[in-house]
Amino acid sequence: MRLLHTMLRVGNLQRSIDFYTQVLGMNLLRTSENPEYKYSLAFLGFGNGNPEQAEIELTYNWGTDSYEMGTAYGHIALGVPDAYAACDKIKAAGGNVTREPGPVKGGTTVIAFVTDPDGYKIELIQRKDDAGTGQGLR
Ligand SMILES: C[C@@H](O)C(=O)SC[C@H](NC(=O)CC[C@H](N)C(=O)O)C(=O)NCC(=O)O
Ligand code: NI
Repeated sequence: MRLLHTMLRVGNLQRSIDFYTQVLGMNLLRTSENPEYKYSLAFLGFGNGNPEQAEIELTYNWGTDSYEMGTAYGHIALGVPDAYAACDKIKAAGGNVTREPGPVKGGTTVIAFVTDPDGYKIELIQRKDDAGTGQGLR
């Protein structure tokens, strides 16, 4: 079995595509439209669509521009070589850093949180082995 993607319902597909590509450095892998059921999809990730790299699936239901976020959703985590530099780049690109980079409570791992245009939380986890991946935030 393989983790393929995580689906998020978004209120404006292009706004979200712009965030995940221009702010987080993901690649837009493919899009599709379903006129019968009135929705559009966009798949993004740091790979080039090869199945080894998990993807994010953005779903836009035509005419629905927002959702009740509720209290159950937590976050999607991204590995970055330098969380401090990543947050500086995200801020420079107009992104919203909601938790500044620093050691996790009671631990040493450096984390940060940003929110996407719909308010979904994205965790940045500083990991040496994500250096030099050549993909996304350096
Ligand atoms: C392409 C594949 O990865 C899918 O996830 S298609 C699943 C399908 N999605 C939709 O119908 C999108 C529109 C729908 N109104 C919605 O918001 O989900 C589906 O079965 N969705 C139901 C679900 O609970 O995900
Ligand atoms: Ni799906």
